[in-house]
Amino acid sequence: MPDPTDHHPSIGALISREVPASLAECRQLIDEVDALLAVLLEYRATISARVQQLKPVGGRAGRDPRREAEIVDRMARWAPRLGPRRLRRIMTAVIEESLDLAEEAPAAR
Ligand SMILES: C=C(O[C@@H]1C=C(C(=O)O)C=C[C@H]1O)C(=O)O
Repeated sequence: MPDPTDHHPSIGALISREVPASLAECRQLIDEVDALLAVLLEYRATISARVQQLKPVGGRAGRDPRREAEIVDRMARWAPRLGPRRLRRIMTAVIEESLDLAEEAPAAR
């Protein structure tokens, strides 16, 4: 799989910066990263809501553990320090909250 930052050079530039030495700078960088995470999580939830409408059985009833495991394994290649165990916990929360949202607010058709 190609390096995801190949297609998103500004993200590559962001993460190749040295981790700052000061508390204020670290927090500023965390705020910048968190804003990106928020935008991406929101977008991911929107796509997931669409998928629930496209699958024969959507929502929690159509949960697909094999697909979720593949997602975690693939992500672990790009987040080796977090590793599969932590990523599984993170992504389970992301996926469950997205499915929850999709039930509350289905994707616009
Ligand atoms: C989005 C899907 O539905 C569910 C949600 C997933 C996700 O948010 O990545 C993955 C698998 C399914 O449990 C899917 O089947 O692709």
